[in-house]
Amino acid sequence: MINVVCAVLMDAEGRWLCCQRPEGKSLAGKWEFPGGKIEPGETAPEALRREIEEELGCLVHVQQELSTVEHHYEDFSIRLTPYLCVLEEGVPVAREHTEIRWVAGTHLAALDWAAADVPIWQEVLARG
Ligand SMILES: Nc1nc2c([nH]c(=O)n2[C@@H]2O[C@H](COP(=O)(O)OP(=O)(O)OP(=O)(O)O)[C@@H](O)[C@H]2O)c(=O)[nH]1
Repeated sequence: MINVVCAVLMDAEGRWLCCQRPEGKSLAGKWEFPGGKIEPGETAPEALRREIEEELGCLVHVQQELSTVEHHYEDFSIRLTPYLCVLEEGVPVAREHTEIRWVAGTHLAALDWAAADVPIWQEVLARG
């Protein structure tokens, strides 16, 4: 089981930041919330701030923890904890993803998501 954190980030127009995984990595082409694995010695919010800075070149303030998802893919299992975040400095740019996109809630279901992420955007929508 790997422990992964991801950021749920909203823009001023109420759209959500969605990121497409690059070729050559697991789940290539699938959409995810940005983030990554927690390294030894890091708290979850520390890991998330680091990952977002590395991947998107901006700083986020990590706010509220949402519901953790456990998902078993064919070749690995993941414990994925999402956090609502706000932008603190800079704007997100795709340093590691194929594409990043701000998506309205009504259009989230249309993306080809990594399976573990589906309950996350469903919770976000249910919160209103
Ligand atoms: N960052 C992130 N990873 C996710 C999400 N959903 C999901 O299944 N994952 C999986 O969780 C793992 C997170 O790894 P990562 O982002 O730190 O690392 P990576 O792609 O460099 O690693 P990899 O080489 O193992 O694919 C990946 O296997 C990824 O496919 C998500 O929303 N955000």
